[in-house]
Amino acid sequence: MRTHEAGALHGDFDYSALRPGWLGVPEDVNTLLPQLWAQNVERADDGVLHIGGISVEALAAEFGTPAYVFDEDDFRARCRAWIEAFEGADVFYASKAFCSKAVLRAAAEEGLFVDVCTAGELAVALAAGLAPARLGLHGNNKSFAELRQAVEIGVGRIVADSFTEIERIEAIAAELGKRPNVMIRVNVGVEAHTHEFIATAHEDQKFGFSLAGGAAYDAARRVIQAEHLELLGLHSHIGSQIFDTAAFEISAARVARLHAKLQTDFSVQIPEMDLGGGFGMAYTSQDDPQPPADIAASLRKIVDEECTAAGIDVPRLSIEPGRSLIGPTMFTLYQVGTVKPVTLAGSAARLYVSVDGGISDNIRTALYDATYSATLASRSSDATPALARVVGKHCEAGDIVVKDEFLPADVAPGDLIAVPGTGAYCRSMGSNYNHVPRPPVVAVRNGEARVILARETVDDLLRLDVG
Ligand SMILES: Cc1ncc(COP(=O)(O)O)c(C=O)c1O
Ligand SMILES: N[C@@H](CCCC[NH3+])C(=O)O
Repeated sequence: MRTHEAGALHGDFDYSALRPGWLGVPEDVNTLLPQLWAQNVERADDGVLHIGGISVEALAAEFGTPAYVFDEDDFRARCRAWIEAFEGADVFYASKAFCSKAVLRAAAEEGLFVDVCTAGELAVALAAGLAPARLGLHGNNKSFAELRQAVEIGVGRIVADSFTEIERIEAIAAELGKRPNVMIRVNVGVEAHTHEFIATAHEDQKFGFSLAGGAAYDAARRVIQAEHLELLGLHSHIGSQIFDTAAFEISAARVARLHAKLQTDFSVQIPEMDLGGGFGMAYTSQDDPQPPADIAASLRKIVDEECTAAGIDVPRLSIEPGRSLIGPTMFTLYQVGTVKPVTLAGSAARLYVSVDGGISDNIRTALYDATYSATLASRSSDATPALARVVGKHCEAGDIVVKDEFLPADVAPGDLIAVPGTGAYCRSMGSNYNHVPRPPVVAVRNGEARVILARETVDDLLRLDVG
């Protein structure tokens, strides 16, 4: 096995410039930080990562790599934690984060509702046996067919995002003789501190009706006055991977004020209010998510205060976490193909560790400059920690899975690498770039592993190539 000289790798390189909080070379790269891993993952005495008692070696041998490995009990526990924290409110699992029958069924079994935003996600929810009344439909451009299906089967709530859509839903409802529950997606104008591409409540973006500009008020009025529509409530969602509770609080206060104004102006009772998702999760040691109970307490307090001040009843709340429920419950298991040292400044070097997946199973690093961590999973090592970059096999320089990480300097072809926190927006945003088939999802529960989403094959891709 080839090793790399520690001196040549480290030099006097300034690691703090790479990742906030990094002061130097860590002493130990074998210990797993609990906040980054699903609850049933541990490094066993033999140095190998295990999940629910099953070694990653065994998983790789049976299911191949790359593979997403899912800790189902951890997911169920997170579902229960959010439900408990938001007791008396409805928790919707945002299926865009990760959508498969087994996961939606597990969420429903734990008492969650599910939100979908396309006919595809709706089809999965229905195939999983979920009752339409326990679903919500989102999206800024739902097709006529999607809206019609939702009204026809009785989806519990349709979140309207434009005046065009309100007209369409009403026409469909009139035609089918139904009275669907409609929510109005309000753009509250909050600049959430997250990546620009995943913030959704500043003025200049595509989602929702502007609160400041009066469109949200007008849209709600249209629904209140529509013969065939029921205004269930207002809805807001300010973005994703947000840690700044002040942003959620400002948003909740603004929505509550509009809610009160509408009730007063039109003498109606608006029963619900949805405060969206977006609660951040830990990808690295620098991320410090708030416990669900604290988030619930601060949001409830704001809504209660606003409603009391306006002299109205507090509506039933709902929230829609996606990432915080599913994100931490999976890790991606890769096999190392090549290791290449590349010189940085001075005497410092970086190991480019190429794995058998990449941008096709995790686009978030390239798309959002997202930060992930990685560990050597098939063994522990006493070798000196080396600055590394975990890269994929795609024809793209930006094909980076983990931009900066310390791995043992003896990491070598054949080793298994695990990247935690890949449950949300990795498989669901996966692609077939370079005709690399998408990896399977292997669920582990009660000491047993089963495939819940099969590995795509090149034959699957060729079947579509009908030219
Ligand atoms: C309307 C809506 N609800 C919920 C979510 C889930 O967000 P997250 O996965 O960040 O909790 C999203 C995605 O950002 C969304 O657009
Ligand atoms: N897909 C994004 C977040 C957007 C979520 C949907 N509105 C991510 O990976 O972080």
